[in-house]
Amino acid sequence: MDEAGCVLFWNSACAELYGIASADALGRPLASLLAFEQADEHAAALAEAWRSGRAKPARDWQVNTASGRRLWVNSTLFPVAQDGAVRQMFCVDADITARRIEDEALRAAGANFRQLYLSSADAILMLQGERVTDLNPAALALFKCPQRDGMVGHRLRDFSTQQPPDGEQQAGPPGMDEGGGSLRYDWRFLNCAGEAFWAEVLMTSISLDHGYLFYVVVRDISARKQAERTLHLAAQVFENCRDAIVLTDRERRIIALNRSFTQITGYEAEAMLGQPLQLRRSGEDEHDFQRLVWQEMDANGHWQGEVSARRRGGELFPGWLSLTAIRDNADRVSSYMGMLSDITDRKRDADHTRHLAEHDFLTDLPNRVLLLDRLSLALASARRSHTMLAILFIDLDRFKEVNDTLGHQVGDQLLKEVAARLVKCVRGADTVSRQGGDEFLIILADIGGADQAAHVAASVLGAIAQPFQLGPHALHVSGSVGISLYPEDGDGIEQLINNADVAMYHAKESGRNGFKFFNADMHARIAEREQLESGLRLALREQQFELAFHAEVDIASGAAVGVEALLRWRHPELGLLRPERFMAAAEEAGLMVPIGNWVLQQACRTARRWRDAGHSLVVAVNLSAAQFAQKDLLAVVRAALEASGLDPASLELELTEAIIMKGGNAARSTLDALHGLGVRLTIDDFGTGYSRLGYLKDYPVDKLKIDQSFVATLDGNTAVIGAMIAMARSLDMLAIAEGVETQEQLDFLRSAGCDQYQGYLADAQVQASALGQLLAG
Ligand SMILES: Nc1nc2c(ncn2[C@@H]2O[C@H](COP(=O)(O)OP(=O)(O)OP(=O)(O)O)[C@@H](O)[C@H]2O)c(=O)[nH]1
Repeated sequence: MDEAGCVLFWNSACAELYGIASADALGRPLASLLAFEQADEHAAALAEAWRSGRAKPARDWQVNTASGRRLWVNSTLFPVAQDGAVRQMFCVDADITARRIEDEALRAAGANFRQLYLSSADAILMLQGERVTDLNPAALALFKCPQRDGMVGHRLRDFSTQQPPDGEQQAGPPGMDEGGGSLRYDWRFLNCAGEAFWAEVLMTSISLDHGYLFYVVVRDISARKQAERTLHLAAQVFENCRDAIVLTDRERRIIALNRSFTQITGYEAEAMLGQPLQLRRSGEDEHDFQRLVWQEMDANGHWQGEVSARRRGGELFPGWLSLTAIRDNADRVSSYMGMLSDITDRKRDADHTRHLAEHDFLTDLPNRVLLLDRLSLALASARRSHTMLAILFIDLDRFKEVNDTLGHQVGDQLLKEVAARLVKCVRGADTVSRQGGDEFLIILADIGGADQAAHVAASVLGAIAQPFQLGPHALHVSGSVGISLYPEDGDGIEQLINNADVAMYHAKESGRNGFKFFNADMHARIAEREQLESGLRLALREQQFELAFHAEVDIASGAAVGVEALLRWRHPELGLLRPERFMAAAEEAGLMVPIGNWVLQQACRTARRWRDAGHSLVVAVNLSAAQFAQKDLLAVVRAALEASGLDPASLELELTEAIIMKGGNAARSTLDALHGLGVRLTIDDFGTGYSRLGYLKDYPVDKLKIDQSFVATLDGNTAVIGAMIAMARSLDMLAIAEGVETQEQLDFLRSAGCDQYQGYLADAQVQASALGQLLAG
């Protein structure tokens, strides 16, 4: 170019580069041929080269050619001087368009990659050697690292959870050699907050100009690991579960089973895979049962219940099956899971527990719980079929005495034997139960009539009356039975049982060893009895009792020698009551001892008062069985004597033979002790009891009181009375006859050698005397 910028020389390379022929270029200003993108700068560079005369270092220019091409050229300006002045400018241009485009592309790619790196959701770290040189925001977030410094310069192993016991860092996550391609592994890291997390690490080695760099992508896989662990656990549970587990496909064919399945049933997986799942329950049709189960499965996706499962040997066993439908992501049933537990033992235990709960431990008979259950069933059936049923309430008579005299164990043994006998008295459909104590209850289902119930009651009594041989003891026992009938005596369970109980009570009252049918009057009598009992308690508290005295007269002299104290109850509404009216109630209410003790004390006090008034009379007091059995009887008698100051010889205690016999061996020593006090002893009601005369002579008895029944029927009994008097004499005892009402009776007694008498005649005789007035109060 010349100084004006016009082209002086244009070689073929220029023609090719710019697409302008040499002829078109020569003589024309370069600026008119090529449009430089930075035209001013280019003009300035040219001007500078002219001015300085020094070559301009090469520089890239972007040029637009006349043909519309856009080129990058690397241009160097060489000023050519002549005679010290620059005459021409030599311009060498090299086409660098391709390289610049490549550079541009590379620059753009770099920027993109950086963008990718910064915004990646994956944590990316750059490592040089072992140390972190750079990391993206996702990595900072993943490692919960607030600042880059927290990680840059550190090693990945510094964030490993695996710490050896001595605190030294163990081999951390695997590293890799430079140029080693890539490496993938899972590792458990510890973030900067001290929390552990699972990550998948992808490490790639990148070769750079100045060395190697590791490009590490870290992805949080805690959720996946958790899922894997859950799966692993599920697999372990499946395999180690004690219950048999079976999986089926949608068509209910077995696709898997666990170890317990094999252990419980004996079937190996190979034999079962592909087999249809079969369900059965004992006592039910297999098809009906399966239909029922799968219907419920379809409706609820779940079924559980008892099934009967089969072992390989063919043995059936009770199992508890829990079936569950398993659904896929689309909520379609994909398979079924069945869990089966062997409940043989549990059922056996449950049966045993149930048996215990429903049976009496001693006799193994149904207890009240089971009885009520059976009775409600029997009643329902009787109502439906309009049939009768009977309830027999059985109570042993005086069972307490067996316990008291022979001990509880013999009592228990007796109850067992009675239970066994009762069972034999009834049909299989009937129920015999023990209610507790010595009470048994029998339900006679579907009886033809009351006579059938009476028949069973009689055979029950007959069975109980047979002697029991319990070890060395031969026992004679009786029972009392009350009967209630459905529908006559009630249509509810409680009512029928209560009425049978009431009837039994009346059987007891009527002398025991018998049976009674319930009737409505019985309730009234029971109510009266209950009233009597509470009245008696009140009578004791409010001193409504008093004594009546009956004279005992010496036959030879005609003189009153003593009196018998007899209890009376001045009832506020019913007037003066004799003991026959209320003694049974007193016995039932357990009031015999306090009432008897009151009589004793009162009699002693009265006798002492009479003695002070000049009448020395022996006062006779009746002792009840309950009093005689009291351990403190002696102390009570002594206290009564001391409190009243009565001479013991003025007190006579009357006991029946039965009371003495019942007292067993202890009776003898009690009598001796009483006798030792100086008190006189009389056998009351003589002739009516056991009359084990052989024993009588060994007892310290002073007097025999001949029962009034003999005197009342004197004609037929003269010989008996004579024998009794003779016996008394031979035993060195006095004889006294009671219930003497006529002179003939008295005359006979006198002729028979009887010592004393009492009764209407005796009372009449003393009535007029001073003593009579005293006795009348
Ligand atoms: N051996 C034994 N005795 C029991 C058992 N349960 C209760 N008893 C006793 O049985 C007796 C029941 O007596 P009751 O029925 O009230 O009276 P009883 O002596 O039979 O007289 P009555 O029924 O009036 O004829 C009580 O003494 C209880 O202590 C038991 O399991 N074994």
